Amino acid sequence: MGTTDTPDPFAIFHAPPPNETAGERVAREEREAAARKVSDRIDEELKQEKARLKRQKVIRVLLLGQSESGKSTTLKNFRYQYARAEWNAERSAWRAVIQLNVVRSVMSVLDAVQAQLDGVHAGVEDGAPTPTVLTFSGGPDGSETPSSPRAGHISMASGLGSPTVQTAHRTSSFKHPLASPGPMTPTFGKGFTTHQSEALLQTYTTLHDRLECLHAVELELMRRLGEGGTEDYGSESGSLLGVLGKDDEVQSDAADDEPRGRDMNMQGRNASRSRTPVGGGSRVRREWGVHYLHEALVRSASSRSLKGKAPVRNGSANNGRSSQDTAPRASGDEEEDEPTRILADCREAMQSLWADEGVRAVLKRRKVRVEERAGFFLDDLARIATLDYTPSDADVVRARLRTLGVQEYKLQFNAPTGGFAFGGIGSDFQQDWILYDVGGSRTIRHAWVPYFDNIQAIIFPVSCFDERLTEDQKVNRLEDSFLLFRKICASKLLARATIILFLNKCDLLKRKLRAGVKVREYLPSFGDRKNEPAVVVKYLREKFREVLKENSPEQRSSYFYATSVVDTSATANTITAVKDSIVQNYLKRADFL
Ligand SMILES: Nc1nc2c(ncn2[C@@H]2O[C@H](COP(=O)(O)OP(=O)(O)OP(=O)(O)O)[C@@H](O)[C@H]2O)c(=O)[nH]1
Ligand SMILES: [Mg+2]
Repeated sequence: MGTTDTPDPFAIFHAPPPNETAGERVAREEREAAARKVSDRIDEELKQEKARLKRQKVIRVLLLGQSESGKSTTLKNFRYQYARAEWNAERSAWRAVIQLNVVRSVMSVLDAVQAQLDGVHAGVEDGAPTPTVLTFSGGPDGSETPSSPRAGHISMASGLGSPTVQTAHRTSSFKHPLASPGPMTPTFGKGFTTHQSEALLQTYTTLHDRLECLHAVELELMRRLGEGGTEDYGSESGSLLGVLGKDDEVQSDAADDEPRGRDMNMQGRNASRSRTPVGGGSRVRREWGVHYLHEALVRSASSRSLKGKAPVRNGSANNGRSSQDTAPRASGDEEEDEPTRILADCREAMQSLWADEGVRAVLKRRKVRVEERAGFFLDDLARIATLDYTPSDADVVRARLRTLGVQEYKLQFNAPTGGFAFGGIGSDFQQDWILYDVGGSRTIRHAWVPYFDNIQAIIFPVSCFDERLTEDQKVNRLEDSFLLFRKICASKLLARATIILFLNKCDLLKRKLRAGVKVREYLPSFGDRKNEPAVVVKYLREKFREVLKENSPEQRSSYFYATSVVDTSATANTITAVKDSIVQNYLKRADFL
């Protein structure tokens, strides 16, 4: 059936009146022309307004969560995908961070062996997984909410995690293996025969002497990287309290949303913004006493001689290095970059330590799982401990640099060249995003609140169920995350923000379950469910969903993803989906759709 024969049912409304005179026709056409003009003007105004909104409106996304949950790593995925030029420009500067990560891992191994030698019980060190049990108790409405069996450990009523006295994560001490007042005949204790103990002691003493110089490397790299290079969670100088002052400290309960707190902090925020305009790179607020990440990275690439600290074996500093290692670098900076040279020199010793069966037995015995800790690179020493090492993309993603304060990153999504086009928006679509990456340790959480205003979305990564907070070894990570998540959901300032939860570190979850770790030992309410990754993820998702539902002041969009954000290719689709849903919700709010 041809459609052209069908009369247009609306044509009658546009048809001139029957028996229209010539004068009436002129008048009608004038009226119609005027109406068309008005309509065109309104259309143009709307178009301009839309363009203005598109130009000026910025999507603000906040990455929140506890320390080491994966906020900065999630951000790296965004930058890797959408700011590749900047990513590449920063690449070499990450070398110092990775070197520091390597040194810290080596020291953890040495510390564990030393502790075993000293007869220190396993469990004193971090990483020893005495279960901290997370229980769910019935809420007033019968729902399960997390509660701590150790009342008082987490007092969310007093803040998003009020500053607490922390266990400082010290830099490793290097004492001689036999210097400690240990047993007369050194022994590695039960499970080690005398012969094994002697062999281990021999290895350890040799490697200890050989690797002692790493202490100087650690100090130098920390100096270059600034406060982010420390893992000292106890210092309030890094907690921003010194600048905001105790009186200004933002209370997070009902007071989270109090105008006083907000005004005070918005002043700080605007003041800082005027001095540190967003754009191009990473920014940290200077007035809070922390450095620009970018500056720290650049500084890390600068030189400082560690003369006299380099190990000399058999009378030659080059002994044991390949010709590739000893060849002068094109820039002539080999001499300048002492940490790199020393690490290259220590490569074999570090490899021997990590490969030693006795050392592995001690680590196993003490349940020190270095390979599950932040910034683990000991399997890559052959590649990393070299003079010409340049970090790969995967290295940069996995590098651990603690975030202090709040860092702002600007991303711009263009269509079509920027790789982003949102359905129906058109090819002129351009969107500025500011992502705020915050330090997640408890001492600095109060500094988040000024950023809660006008936030489009929150990405909240959650990490493992069986670990404890670095800054407070008594507190289970999952427990802390639940309480924090509840607090964030309940914040009135964040009531309209889209919540995106990443159940992160699924790779570690899988590895732990494969190794026989039982979820119910940490989470009794998990009960007799199958101890399998998919079941655990589903269970946790339900729990977080309940928290979100019960604590959201308004209905809002939420998304849950199981992630392993160290894997950029596996995370690429998630990042795209997250971005699209954030934009979609933004457009809905801005009435574009
Ligand atoms: N295996 C594994 N490691 C991860 C994953 N996500 C993050 N990590 C590692 O965990 C460590 C901590 O991650 P970050 O992104 O620095 O954590 P953060 O939340 O920014 O921590 P703060 O800056 O202290 O608040 C890093 O060494 C990451 O490489 C993951 O999905 N799997
Ligand atoms: Mg971080």
